[in-house]
Amino acid sequence: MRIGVPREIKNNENRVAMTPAGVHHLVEAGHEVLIETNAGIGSNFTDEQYQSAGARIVPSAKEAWSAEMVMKVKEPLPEEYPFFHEGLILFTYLHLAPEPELTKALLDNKVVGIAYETVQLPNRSLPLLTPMSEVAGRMAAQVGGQFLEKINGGKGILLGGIPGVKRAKVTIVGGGIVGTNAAKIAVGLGADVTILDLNPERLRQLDDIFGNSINTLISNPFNIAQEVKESDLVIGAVLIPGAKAPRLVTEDMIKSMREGSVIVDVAIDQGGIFETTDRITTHDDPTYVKHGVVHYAVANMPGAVPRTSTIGLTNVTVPYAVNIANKGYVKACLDDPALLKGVNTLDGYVTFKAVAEAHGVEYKDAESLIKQHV
Ligand SMILES: NC(=O)C1=CN([C@@H]2O[C@H](COP(=O)(O)OP(=O)(O)OC[C@H]3O[C@@H](n4cnc5c(N)ncnc54)[C@H](O)[C@@H]3O)[C@@H](O)[C@H]2O)C=CC1
Ligand SMILES: CC(=O)C(=O)O
Repeated sequence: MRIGVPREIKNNENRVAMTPAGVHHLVEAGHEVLIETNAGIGSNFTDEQYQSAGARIVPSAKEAWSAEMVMKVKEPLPEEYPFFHEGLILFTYLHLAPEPELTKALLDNKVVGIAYETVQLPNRSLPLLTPMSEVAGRMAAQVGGQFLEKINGGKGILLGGIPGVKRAKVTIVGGGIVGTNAAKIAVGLGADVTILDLNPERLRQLDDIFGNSINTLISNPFNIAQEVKESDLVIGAVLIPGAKAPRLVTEDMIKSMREGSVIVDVAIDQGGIFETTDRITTHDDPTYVKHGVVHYAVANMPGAVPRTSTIGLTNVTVPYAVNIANKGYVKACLDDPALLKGVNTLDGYVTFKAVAEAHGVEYKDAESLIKQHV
């Protein structure tokens, strides 16, 4: 199979969908890899390194997109929609629930859209989301601390306090991968951390991991309102796979926070959990202030640490890509129920229920559709 890797074009997105090691793996398996020139530069991978690993460097995005399978990091931007064509296998983060135009473009062009974020193992874990959630969770505590600084618009407090001065109160809504990793860093920096989750079993696991260094609370509107009001930093880390994020923190709750408090809405890539994060921000201009509260809503947080993130991401995506390239997407998906769950669009239909519900369009079962291609 011919696999194309275009350069990422989102604001400050310096990750790339393939390392030279990934190219080597695919080429050894008998495939051809086209890398758009300079696609890896932001992650410190040069064209020469890709060439030595067996890739062909192509001068334009158009050529990289002409492949049978395109691997990317972020969801395509409107400038990339004209490259879509019937039967193209697009393997990337898609986050379709909050993206009606992208969904329509994929359906109109009958693209086989396989979303990293909905590939799901039988134990319900999300193997192609996990490493980026680890990065974003760790960053959430860091950037939260940074924007609490007065010079960055915050109330001017240090997460860990000092002897004789209170530490910051950090509330994390959602105790999955992002939430756990945010807690690791926030606890490490000395903050007073509370995690809310809907799942009592998850709260038990968090209690086992962190012991008395965090507080756990069951997530409901009453508890969220009480914690948010008292918090210096609130991190949004909820996910219902494939679906639009629930708006758990209302505008009134935000109004109850003290001036200069900070929210970091990591779940913004699925629409965000704060009623007041009504827009996605960028690494160039990452925050805005609403009701006196600093809002950070960057949808590609790992793009800021591209070397770590590119290697972490491709460690998990490349084995799936090799499988798709070796077997074709039909057999690869039918052989692997985890990969099948990644199929969000096929033959002009939405094949992921939560995405179809988000857009009010017809849902078709991916397995039945794929079997028609056998
Ligand atoms: N902005 C960015 O750059 C990035 C964003 N993300 C996003 O972060 C979000 C979280 O991802 P993960 O931690 O990997 O997901 P996860 O599935 O590991 O964790 C989500 C947690 O939310 C909990 N939850 C569900 N409903 C809840 C509710 N009503 N109240 C409280 N908790 C609830 C679940 O029980 C689960 O523990 C996702 O939207 C993901 O796409 C991930 C990486 C980068
Ligand atoms: C998960 C995601 O959207 C990201 O890593 O940018």
